[in-house]
Amino acid sequence: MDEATPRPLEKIRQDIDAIDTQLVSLLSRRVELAQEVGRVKGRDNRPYFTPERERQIFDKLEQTNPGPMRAKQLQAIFREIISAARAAEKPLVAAFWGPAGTYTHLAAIQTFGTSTEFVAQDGIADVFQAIEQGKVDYGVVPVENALAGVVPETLDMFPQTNVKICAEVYIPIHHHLASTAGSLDEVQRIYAFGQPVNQCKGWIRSNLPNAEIIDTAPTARAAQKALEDPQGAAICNSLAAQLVGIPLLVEHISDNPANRTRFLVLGYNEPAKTGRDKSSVMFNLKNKPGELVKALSAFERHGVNLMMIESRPAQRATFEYIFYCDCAGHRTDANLQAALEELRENALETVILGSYPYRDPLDV
Ligand SMILES: O=C(O)C(=O)C[C@]1(C(=O)O)C=C[C@@H](O)C=C1
Repeated sequence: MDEATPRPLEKIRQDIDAIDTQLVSLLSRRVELAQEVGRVKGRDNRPYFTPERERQIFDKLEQTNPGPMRAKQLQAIFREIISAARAAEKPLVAAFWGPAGTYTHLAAIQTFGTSTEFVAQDGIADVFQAIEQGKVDYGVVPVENALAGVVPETLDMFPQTNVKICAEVYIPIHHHLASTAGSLDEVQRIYAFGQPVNQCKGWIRSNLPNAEIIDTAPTARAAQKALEDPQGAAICNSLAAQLVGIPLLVEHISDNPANRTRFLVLGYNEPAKTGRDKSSVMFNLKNKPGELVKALSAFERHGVNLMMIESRPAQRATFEYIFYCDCAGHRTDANLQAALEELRENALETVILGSYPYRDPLDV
């Protein structure tokens, strides 16, 4: 068909209607099939959220997408289709570090889609406890920011609970200035807390050098404060602004627009190997010279790529440390198994926190 001479509107819309009818019947059939999968899972006591299968679906979509729809758009649609299918198998409940509108809330929606029941928790520790006490099926917590580094509250919870990691997700950190003020000249106060202020300090210095900064955490609460103050503004994300009902006065005020945060999805699943996986391990060592080098050389000897290593004080006030590392591969991979076996011989205690599908931090 000649692109310059489109058909009459009515005709095109008839075709769209026919496609929508087919889509609805195909989607219904897809949900029925998921329910059948759900019955198998219920019988065999297998998890309803299977990130390794979802990753396979998303990879296939990318390979078969003929366009003109963009990969991200197709992914967003399928995230919701899978979310609805999963909910039809078994309604799942996921906790996140709240209140509503935090970046962690965004990460939870990004992982589970909106056909999931989300419950906000006051703190990171509460998310771990809600899972351990069986109040929720999964939980989402931040673990590291590309600029600010690790979130110690999250790492410190692993030795205190038996909660495991079953997926990871990266969320771009896009800070906006939300305010009911008509212009920047009217803004006298900024409600925000340490990290967002730090990440926008260049912009604040150039645009609102005289504004008073009122420490308010988290960003969703800052948005609420700004709504109540006609001369106030908040640094927040678009979800918080939308939930609170405050307009964005200036969008994208972060000094580094590529900033992002990595979140962990916690639960008791043990996702199967996908071929592109990551594993998280926690260990502690004897307080003797060379122990850390010995421990880490196990990874090198078996060709396992170490992606992150972090130490945290063991919560005993004895200057002993717990090491956390992320490495490439799945716990069932032969080279990772060999490296972990060797690590176990050297370490006092070694705990695998989970193997889960690897996500490209730059692909958000
Ligand atoms: O294949 C499965 O394991 C399903 O439960 C089906 C399905 C889907 O809708 O495709 C739904 C939820 C899972 O997390 C993965 C996939």
